[in-house]
Amino acid sequence: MTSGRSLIQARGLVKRFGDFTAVDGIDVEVRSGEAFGFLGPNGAGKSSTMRMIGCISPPSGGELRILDMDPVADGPAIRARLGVCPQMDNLDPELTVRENLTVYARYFGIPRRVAKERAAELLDFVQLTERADSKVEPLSGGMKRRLTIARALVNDPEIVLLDEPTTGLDPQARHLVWERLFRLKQQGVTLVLTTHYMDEAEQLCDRLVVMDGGRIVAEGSPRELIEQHSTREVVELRFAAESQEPFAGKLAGLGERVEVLPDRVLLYVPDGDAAVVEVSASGLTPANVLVRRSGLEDVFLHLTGRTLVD
Ligand SMILES: Nc1ncnc2c1ncn2[C@@H]1O[C@H](COP(=O)(O)OP(=O)(O)OP(=O)(O)O)[C@@H](O)[C@H]1O
Repeated sequence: MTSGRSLIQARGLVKRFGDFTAVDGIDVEVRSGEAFGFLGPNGAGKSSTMRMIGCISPPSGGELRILDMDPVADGPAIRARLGVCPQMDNLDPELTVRENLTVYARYFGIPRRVAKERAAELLDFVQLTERADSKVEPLSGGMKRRLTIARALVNDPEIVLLDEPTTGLDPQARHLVWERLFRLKQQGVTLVLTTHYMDEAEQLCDRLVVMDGGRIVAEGSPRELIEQHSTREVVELRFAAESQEPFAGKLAGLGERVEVLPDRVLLYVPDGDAAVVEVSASGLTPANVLVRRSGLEDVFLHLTGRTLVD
């Protein structure tokens, strides 16, 4: 859903740290009910942008409006309507799982009885009811992340900010987090997230911006980005040789584009199987061949010449 009212608007937004420009004049609009993503490698400026949206870091330049308010002048009023899930879990290890929610609720002035009910609902939502009276420390990484998400929901926020929600989690824990976030989206909560995982962006985001070096290099839905910046299919070819480079030249005429990675060559084509036949006919003998659909990783590689995760 992308037709909701505009909740966040950034125009020429800048964040500087001394002489260094971490966010270099970005334009972003997030609408009600959508899941909006910032996709980019480490250091792209995603967290710096999220911290400005979360009203904990003032912009160095440009305009930023959140829920029709100014993050510098109206920080507390905006924060009351946001949920924030930071990159590093900062749960209180002295408290139990349940207390991490009820104590946090008090910061928002939520009465004790209401906070208790809300904590019970949220623990159910993130499937931690059985661990309600446990301390935080023995929880797995995935459980801690789910508790942090529950804590971000304590004040029934209109927008939830998630900075790399599944970084460091194993595949099963990631899927559980994705599933809960998807459920939130279905409930109409607006999600704003950062990620350097293309599969996460593809799974969760209705719209996203691709960031690199503090700038936005592309914007759209995952499907639009792939259609605009890549071909339908990709043939991955591994050659048994010290360098893949010499093979790239020979493949160039067989596709729309060729990218060379240290261990393989990527051939961008509309039809992968047809391209594989042409590769064989040209006399090349790769040790390994894989045909797959294009993804956001290919978009990023095309736009920046680099892979997302080093
Ligand atoms: N407080 C700070 N002081 C100085 N430089 C900073 C500060 N915070 C971030 N930076 C720098 O700004 C750049 C962007 O960092 P940022 O954390 O926004 O990137 P990111 O895309 O979120 O990457 P990551 O995934 O590593 O968090 C990096 O080069 C970082 O070193």
